[in-house]
Order: sequence, then structure tokens, then C-alpha cells
Amino acid sequence: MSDLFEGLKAKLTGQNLRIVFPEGLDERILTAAGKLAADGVLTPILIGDIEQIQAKASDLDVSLDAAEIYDPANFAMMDELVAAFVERRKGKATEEQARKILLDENYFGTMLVYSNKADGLVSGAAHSTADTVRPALQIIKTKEGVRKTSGVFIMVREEEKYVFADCAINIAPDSQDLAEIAVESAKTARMFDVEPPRVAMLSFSTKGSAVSPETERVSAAVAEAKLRDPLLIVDGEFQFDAAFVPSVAEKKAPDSVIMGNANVFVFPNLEAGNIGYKIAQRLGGFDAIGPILQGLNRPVNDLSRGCSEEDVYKLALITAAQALTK
Ligand SMILES: CC(C)(COP(=O)(O)OP(=O)(O)OC[C@H]1O[C@@H](n2cnc3c(N)ncnc32)[C@H](O)[C@@H]1OP(=O)(O)O)[C@@H](O)C(=O)NCCC(=O)NCCS
Ligand SMILES: CC(=O)OP(=O)(O)O
Repeated sequence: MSDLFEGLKAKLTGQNLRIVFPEGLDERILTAAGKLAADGVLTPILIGDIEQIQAKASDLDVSLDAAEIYDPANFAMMDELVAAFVERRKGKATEEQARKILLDENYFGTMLVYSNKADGLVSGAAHSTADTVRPALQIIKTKEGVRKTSGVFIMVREEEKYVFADCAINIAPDSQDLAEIAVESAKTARMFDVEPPRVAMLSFSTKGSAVSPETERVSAAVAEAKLRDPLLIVDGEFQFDAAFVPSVAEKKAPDSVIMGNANVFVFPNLEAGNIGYKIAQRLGGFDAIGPILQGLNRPVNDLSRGCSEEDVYKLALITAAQALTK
């Protein structure tokens, strides 16, 4: 495991953080949860039918001695969660609707986090991103000063470490959205020692080599990001090679502060971001940890349905680390 994750494990040991895994019956989740508990880095809370989870754990030879298991269909504090949900959704759900909604494992798990019964949540191994994150958008909501949450990946290959954003949430961001994504991604980068963040706003054009509404949206985002955080190292619009390869940057953007040395890459829309991270992961051999949702009041993170057990383990470490810095 890379230095990043060894460092996180050391930081989390003894903190006794509690992370919810709504997909308690998924083999990758069960195995990773068992390992997290055995390593003493956090207490997993698995959601689902208790007997079925215990039987599956036994088949997989996973010990759940240090884990907790809750079944939404049989949860002693359900009335409390229902009341808190109705209050939070103010007029958007009746008590009867709330009782039904909270049988859904992602809504139930998110309410455990919202009501301080857990420190964070990891889901998405078996659910789409929309089904995983919608409860968090509705219940946890964004921090003051953040309009929209966005999803970043930490891309790791041996000693190389980069941040890619937004690869998960905002389908067609405008220039204000892109500027916010840039500023929030730099904060996430610092949290995971991608220092100092050097943010490249990506496009199919470098510094006006093509002009279209798409390229102008990205260059407007650069100006807006500089206004929002005057100390941020950010520039664009860049093609990926101009952002990443110093010799190409010398030709295409010789006056830029980035100089082909970016470590945080903001994609112009979700098509580019989601496709881009999967190409780096599957063709480039990078570990893609995420998507980590940034800008939320409490940590809730999504997995790709193509994730491995190791991805679950690592995203849980990241989620717990976010809880420590909230
Ligand atoms: C994220 C996503 C599910 C939200 O869509 P949605 O559920 O239709 O959202 P809605 O417009 O109905 O809004 C639901 C709530 O979430 C909030 N919301 C929506 N997008 C948000 C964002 N980016 N940040 C914060 N809150 C957001 C809304 O304000 C609304 O809150 P309210 O109910 O309290 O008023 C949608 O944008 C999406 O599907 N994105 C792509 C996900 C994906 O497939 N990614 C690729 C794989 S990772
Ligand atoms: C992040 C992501 O792309 O998720 P999925 O592969 O589950 O759609």
C-alpha cells in the first residue's frame, strides 16, 4: 500500500471512527469491512439483513466481531430517524413517506451519518452514483459557501499522485461551477498531500488556440477561480499535453504559471471527466480512488460499480480521514 494509505492508517488508528456501508451483502464490501475492523482503523457499520450478512461473512471467512450490523426493517431508533428526516426535508416528505424512504439502505445509512450515529458513509459498489449520492444531496447538503458538491478521484501510480475533477456529479457545469470545482479540488488535494496544488482547467484548446463557447466557458472559469482564491495556482484553458508535459507547455503556453507541471486536473464536463479517469485507470494503470465528494457537510463517498475490495478499503480510509478534518 502506498505512503498515502499507510499514513492514513496511522492517523486513524485509535480514533474509533464509525463508517457506514449500506451494501452489507456485497462481497467486496464485506471483505474490506472485515479487514478494516481487523486492522483496527475504524468500526464498520454494515446495513442489511443481519442473518444474511452473518451467513455470507461466514462463507467468506470474514470475522465481523468488531463490526456492527443494522437492519432498517428492524431498527430500534427508526422513529427518531423518521422524525429527523421529516424535519430535514421540511414539507418534502410526510411521516408515512419517510418510513418507506428510510427502508432504502442508502437513505438509512445517510441518516445515520446526519444524526451523528456514524462519521461517514461509503456506498456505490452495487448502486449507481445517482442512487448513492441523492440522499446525501438531500439530507447532508453542502457546506456554507459551496453551491454544488463535485466528485474527485485521487489517481495514484507508484510515486505519482494527481487529482481529477469532476468525474462524478455535475453533468454540464457552467463557468461558475467549474471555478468552484477548481477551488474545492485544490482543498481536497491539500488534504491528501498533493502539494502545492497546481490546477489546470482542461479543454480541447490551449490559451485561445481554438475559440468556441466551450473554450470560453473554461477560460471564464479560470478568471473566476482566480477571483475566488487569488493565491491559487490555476490556469487554462489547456489541452492535457500543455498542462502535463513541460516541453509541450513551452511551445503552447510558455507564459503560464503551470509550465506543464499540473497535479490537479479540472475537466470541462462530466463526459470528459468520467471517461478521462477510466482511461487513466484502465489503460494507464493508475489506482483511481473515489469519487470523493467534496463540499458536503459530512463525508459520504461513492464507489464505482467496477471497484475492487482494495478500492473499498482505500475509500473507507479516505472517508474516515475526511471525518477527522471536518
Ligand atoms: C447528482 C445527480 C444524481 C443529482 O440529480 P437529481 O437527483 O436529479 O437532482 P435533483 O435536481 O432532483 O436534486 C435533488 C436534490 O439534490 C440537490 N443537488 C442536485 N445536484 C447537486 C449538486 N451537484 N450539489 C449539491 N446539491 C445538489 C438539489 O438541490 C436537490 O435538493 P432538494 O431536494 O433539497 O431541493 C445528477 O446530477 C446525476 O445523475 N449526475 C450524474 C451522476 C453519474 O451518473 N455520474 C457518472 C458515474 S460516477
Ligand atoms: C464513478 C463511476 O463511474 O461509477 P460507476 O462506474 O458505478 O458508474
